[in-house]
Amino acid sequence: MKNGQEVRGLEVRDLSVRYEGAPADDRTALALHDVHLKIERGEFVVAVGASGCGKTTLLNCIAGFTSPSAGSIRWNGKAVVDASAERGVVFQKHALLPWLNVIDNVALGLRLRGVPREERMRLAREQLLHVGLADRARAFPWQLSGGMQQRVGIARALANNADLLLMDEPMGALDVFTREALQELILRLWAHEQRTVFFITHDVEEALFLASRIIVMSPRPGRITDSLPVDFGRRHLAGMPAREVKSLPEFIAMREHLMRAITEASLPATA
Ligand SMILES: Nc1ncnc2c1ncn2[C@@H]1O[C@H](COP(=O)(O)OP(=O)(O)OP(=O)(O)O)[C@@H](O)[C@H]1O
Repeated sequence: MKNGQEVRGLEVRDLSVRYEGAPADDRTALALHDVHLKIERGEFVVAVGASGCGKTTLLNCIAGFTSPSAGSIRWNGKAVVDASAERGVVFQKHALLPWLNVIDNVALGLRLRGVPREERMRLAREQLLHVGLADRARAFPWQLSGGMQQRVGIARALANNADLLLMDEPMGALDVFTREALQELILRLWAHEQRTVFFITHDVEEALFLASRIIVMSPRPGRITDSLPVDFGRRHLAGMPAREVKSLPEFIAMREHLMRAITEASLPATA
């Protein structure tokens, strides 16, 4: 509580990360340097930037997997010190347990938290329905396509009641058609479930389609160089077909602007 009011959302302050072995006197060796980021509840923030600019490091700090060298992270006013079910991670590769069937994978976090079987099965079934996999509840991960496996990973984070979904290139390994279908699903889930999302992608079009705000990051040292509100996803949610949204002149202009911003931000500084 701050001034009697609950602080909602994510607050990253003065965050720096220097990995072990990086020279202590070299600012450019910082994976993250002085990063400030506020994410209001209900935002869909997408991070883009050249390889090595610290996107995954930032996500891992928010997840509680990596300890910062300096600075602080708070979720709903509470300091982030380790991993927690309220900040659910969806990995690039689904990370499902191969010996558990789909519904048991979705319910795993609930089981670990001691939720009774009937209740966890109910919650897991509800989320499988949301991701369109209710009829595959008894299948094993190896019997599913890559896109279905990713949907199980998303259902698992949702079933865990993660308020904040952290997604590190969750569609990176999928073909373009599966990817586009999953983008639409993620947008609908975000709108329906009213969760907060921090999402990493290398695909600028994907960022523009999904985000309510895009942050651009740049390397050496890793930092945030730009923050742009966008609303293309909302237009899709309001009924415009995805391909039509992605063909809008302002979408294309924004895509080119972002491509340039990322390229410029990743160029080595000249003396
Ligand atoms: N465990 C680690 N130990 C040492 N250095 C690391 C470690 N993890 C990342 N780094 C370094 O930190 C910097 C940021 O890496 P990070 O993976 O966060 O970037 P990224 O933007 O996610 O990259 P990519 O887009 O290629 O996934 C890079 O210079 C990387 O080499």
